[in-house]
Amino acid sequence: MDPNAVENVLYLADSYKVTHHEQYPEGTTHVYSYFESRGGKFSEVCFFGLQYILKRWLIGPVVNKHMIQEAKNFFAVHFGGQDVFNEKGWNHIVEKHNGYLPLRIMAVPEGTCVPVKNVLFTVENTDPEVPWLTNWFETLLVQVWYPMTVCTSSRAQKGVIAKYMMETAESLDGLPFKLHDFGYRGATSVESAGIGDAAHLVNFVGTDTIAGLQLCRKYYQCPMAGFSIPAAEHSTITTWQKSGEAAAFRNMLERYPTGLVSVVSDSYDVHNAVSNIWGEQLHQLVLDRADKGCLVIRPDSGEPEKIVVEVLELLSEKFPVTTNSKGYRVLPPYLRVIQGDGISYETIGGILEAMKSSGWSAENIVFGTGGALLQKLDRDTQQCAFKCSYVVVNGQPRNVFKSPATDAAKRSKKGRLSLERREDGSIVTVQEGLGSPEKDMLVPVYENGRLLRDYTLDEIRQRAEIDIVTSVKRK
Ligand SMILES: O=C1OCCC/C1=C\Nc1ccccc1
Repeated sequence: MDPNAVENVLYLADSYKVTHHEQYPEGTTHVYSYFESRGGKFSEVCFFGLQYILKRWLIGPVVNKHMIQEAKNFFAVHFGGQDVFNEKGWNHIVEKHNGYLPLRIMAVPEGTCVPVKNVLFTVENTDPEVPWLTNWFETLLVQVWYPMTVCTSSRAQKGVIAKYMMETAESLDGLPFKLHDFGYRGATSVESAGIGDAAHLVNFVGTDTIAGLQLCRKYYQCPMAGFSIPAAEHSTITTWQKSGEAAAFRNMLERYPTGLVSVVSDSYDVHNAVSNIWGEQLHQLVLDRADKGCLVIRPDSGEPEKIVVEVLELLSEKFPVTTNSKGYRVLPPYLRVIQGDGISYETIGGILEAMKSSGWSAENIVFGTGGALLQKLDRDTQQCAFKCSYVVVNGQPRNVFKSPATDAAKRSKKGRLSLERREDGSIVTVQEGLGSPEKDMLVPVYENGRLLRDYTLDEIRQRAEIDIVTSVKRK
């Protein structure tokens, strides 16, 4: 392991944590902390992404003497010449544990949906010599806020789409493809795009964010977690010039004679493109693909609620629309619309409602979402926090907590925690070690450098499935 690499766990903590080993009470041997969402935008969270963090950073011998020496010199400079670095403590981990971290992590299985204000995972040191180790890893482990929040938001959008499909579509069949990740470019890095997309792929199978596919393959045993189709972008239309827009569209149909193909159609005038190019000039070409493909028209501007209905209405003037068993209008199977502009949890319902009130089924549309899915969120969206709730000092256990006079919402839980499902199915956190281990939903996922559970994306998808789908499937 390259001692200078950022892979060095000694560089994965906030600087102040380098000094914390000197700040616990004398005689402290055991620090036990937990992670929760205290609340926020969604009232329940879909837990996902801890396994990636564990496998990426914490499995096996993650620290050695070289790294310690390198870090010692680094921190001496970083702290202005003061010697605050815990060389002895880290050497102990190398000497006694061969660089395997003496920690235990108990977590709710990935994909489980838990109401906020509940413990989601706990961390504790397994070697009394290194109690400071528990909270060293707060920094890294709390980054689970991101995949968890993306997964939660994506799942909430699945619930909205499913609701409208139940009301206006023949079935829920196309649901897994209804929200497509367009967010790669709007993410802060290739790594974060991959993490966020993986979180989205817990709920859907449509994505253009290739980094997420690689992450799912490497960390969640899923060889191909998502799918896409041939699609135009503005450059592959505008390079034909305005006079050549029809030729550009024709090229798309000829290059991809079968299967789904998406063509962005708002380069100049989407109303003209739909009525005069797709509806007239290329009308026969569109029909010729009827039994072997589907043209997906992509508007990419205008008010989403309005433009979607306008495009559908214009198409109904040129192509045969039917009415499904729910009484809603459906384009012929070789025509669909994809709306990838302005899509978020806040807007998707309004678009589907506008379609419904104009008599259009949700079957007609697929959504693309980018920045809103992968980027328009932060650790506060679900108020994610990591707090110590239990400690042992000179052999005496202590339940600890914070209860700020200036913010009751930041009060933390006390003692050892367990997550229990009551008879009525509700989930609660039992505090102060009063829970019963056999009922605890938290399971050991990591101990002393070894991963104890290796969840596959498939099982996580099943665990995260929304109720509407499971109830329909059960019938
Ligand atoms: O139109 C489409 O149909 C479905 C396949 C993807 C697709 C567009 N992708 C995309 C990616 C990143 C930014 C914008 C669009």
